[in-house]
Amino acid sequence: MLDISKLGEFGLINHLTKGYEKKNESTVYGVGDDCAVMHYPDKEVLMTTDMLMEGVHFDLTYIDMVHLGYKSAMVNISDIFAMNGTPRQMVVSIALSKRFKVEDIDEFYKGLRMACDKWGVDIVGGDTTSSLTGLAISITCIGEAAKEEIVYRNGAKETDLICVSGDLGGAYMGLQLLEREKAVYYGQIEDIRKKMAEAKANGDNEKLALLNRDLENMRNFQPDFAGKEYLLERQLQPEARGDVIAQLREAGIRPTAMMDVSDGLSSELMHICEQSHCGCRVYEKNIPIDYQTAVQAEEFNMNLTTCAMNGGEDYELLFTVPIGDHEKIETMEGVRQIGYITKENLGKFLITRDGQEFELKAQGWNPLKD
Ligand SMILES: Nc1ncnc2c1ncn2[C@@H]1O[C@H](COP(=O)(O)OP(=O)(O)O)[C@@H](O)[C@H]1O
Ligand SMILES: Cc1ncc(C[n+]2csc(CCOP(=O)(O)OP(=O)(O)O)c2C)c(N)n1
Ligand SMILES: [Mg+2]
Repeated sequence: MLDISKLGEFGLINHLTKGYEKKNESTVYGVGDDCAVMHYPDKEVLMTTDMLMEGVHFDLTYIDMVHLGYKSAMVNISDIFAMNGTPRQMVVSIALSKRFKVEDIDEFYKGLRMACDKWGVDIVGGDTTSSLTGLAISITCIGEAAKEEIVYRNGAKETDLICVSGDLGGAYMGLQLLEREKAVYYGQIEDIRKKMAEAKANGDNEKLALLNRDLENMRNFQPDFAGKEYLLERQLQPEARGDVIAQLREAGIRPTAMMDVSDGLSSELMHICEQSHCGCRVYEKNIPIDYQTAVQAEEFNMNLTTCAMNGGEDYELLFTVPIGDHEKIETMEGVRQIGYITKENLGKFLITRDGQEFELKAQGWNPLKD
């Protein structure tokens, strides 16, 4: 394992970026000067940025560096698609604590590159520095769209249909599952340590040796994820839905409002309604949920609809279309109509399977909450 201090800042940057070939014409100049240079002669430029902090957004006990790189890039690329744009460039800033080795950052870049290659994005710069605590990541993604193509959150109109791609709640269930296995792992270690303290106090060296071996064996701890692969994939390897954007374009559908689902459907619906000055009615029975998500919610004794409405990190697209597009949407695979837009004074409601109406609340994930 190679110490980062051996390479130094510029050595590391060079190591990570050498031999890079750009993919986009709009990338004029990438890594190596005071600024990257981009050229967009006749398009609007889209820009989005997100930070990911160790312990707040990710936990390195259950996400590896390749997946972390992939996910960090995908969640930014997702924001460009959410404007109906095409992602083109990315700047990547990282603050590293001492425990990271060059190989760790290589893995992170491997994941980053996989995500960028998938959607034709050039990494054109960034910043590399040290951190006294955990790993901090900040990514900015730049994209383009023709002025008339851009879809904002504020364009939804009364009678528009509300649509969502893929399925919801899976990433959240994946996170619950990872958290549970982490708790099981640390619970077992705690248990062995307690017994070791007892054996020590009793001078029972034979038992102490056996317990020491148990502790060693914990390195081979195998979490129980059989049959739950989809949930882990949703949490650890989210995909930006550029395929849905392409499908909509092909079908000649231009959404009136759109955003991606990062904090949870409920919270995102409220953003669209508030910014569009309208209300909505969303039907519980129409919310797309995968089988594994349903099974896991049952196992954890959690309300399935709550998980789907407030779970977050689905990175699916939530959008509204004119009611005239109903039939076109119906033939689109992987897109569901979940409700419709109403007048603002009618409020924002979820209608349950048994016909009860609940006012929507944004109780999704909030990093600033205690
Ligand atoms: N510190 C900040 N300074 C200025 N604008 C910010 C800041 N943080 C967030 N924003 C802006 O607030 C809006 C909402 O942010 P956010 O909820 O993070 O969006 P998203 O879910 O797409 O990442 C965005 O336009 C974002 O650029
Ligand atoms: C250790 C850990 N804690 C919490 C989460 C859950 N989580 C991380 S990011 C996120 C949603 C989006 O994060 P935010 O910072 O709000 O991004 P933005 O809305 O700005 O895109 C959620 C639900 C997680 N995946 N891992
Ligand atoms: Mg953000």
